Amino acid sequence: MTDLHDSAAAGVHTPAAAPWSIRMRDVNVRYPNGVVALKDVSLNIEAGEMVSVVGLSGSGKSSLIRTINGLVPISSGTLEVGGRHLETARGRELRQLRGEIGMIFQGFNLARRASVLNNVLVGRLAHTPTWRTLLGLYRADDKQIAYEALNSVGILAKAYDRASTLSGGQQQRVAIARALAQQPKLVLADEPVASLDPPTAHGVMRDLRRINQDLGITVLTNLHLLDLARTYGTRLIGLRAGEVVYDGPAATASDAVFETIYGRSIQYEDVLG
Ligand SMILES: Nc1ncnc2c1ncn2[C@@H]1O[C@H](COP(=O)(O)OP(=O)(O)OP(=O)(O)O)[C@@H](O)[C@H]1O
Repeated sequence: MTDLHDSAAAGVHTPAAAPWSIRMRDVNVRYPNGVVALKDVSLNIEAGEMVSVVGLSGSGKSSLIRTINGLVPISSGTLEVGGRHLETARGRELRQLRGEIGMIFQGFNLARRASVLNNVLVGRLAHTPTWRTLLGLYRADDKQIAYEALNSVGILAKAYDRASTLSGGQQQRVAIARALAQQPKLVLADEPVASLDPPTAHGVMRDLRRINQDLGITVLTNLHLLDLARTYGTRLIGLRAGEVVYDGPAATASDAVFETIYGRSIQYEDVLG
């Protein structure tokens, strides 16, 4: 196999044709139990941005991500993702939309007993006819895309290993490869490094940054650690009790900005190091 790190023509290495923007206007999200997770959130995230969303536990970060991919309905306001209105999207339209959004979770969400390759091929499902999926017949092209995705995060050699035998950092890379195999227009990462040690966490964040910089894909990452948010985001959005309390450049956000977002002084555990 050729070195796909340098291959511009290969499937997952081709810049996203038209990365997606996100437009939220006065969005409120209220869960059935009455908890208001997002309050009057208005945000314009442009195609190709690398956004860190920061806030304490319970501030609404996961709700924001689950709202953007249509898992949580908005209670009021308007939400456009990739030009599609989510407040009216249903069924098939919603599934198609999710097929274009790569999701990365803290807990990796892999099929642990399946091979690494089969986990990555899941990223091709939205592009695969149902009958092929049911028969486990992936096209050669799909396999090629999966191999390329694994190569681009440096774990191609693990393709035939069972996912459960990999380290946490390697499993998160499998999840990133699965997202890449979708050839996504948008990647949403929910606390992707919260269960990883510091060097591994930086490695995974560098992979996400590369997806953004090399492929131009819009990336939105929920983080609770201020140094990661500053280092890897170009834009910082601070959430506190469901409200946007900061929206500006990440690199120059002062400690005072983070104290506003957290609603308290900075503590040891707010920094990965
Ligand atoms: N499915 C749900 N039903 C009811 N309330 C929910 C639900 N999911 C989240 N919440 C509540 O909504 C608020 C925001 O939670 P959310 O998980 O979005 O915050 P977060 O910043 O991602 O925190 P964490 O990192 O702890 O998940 C919290 O008060 C939480 O208890």
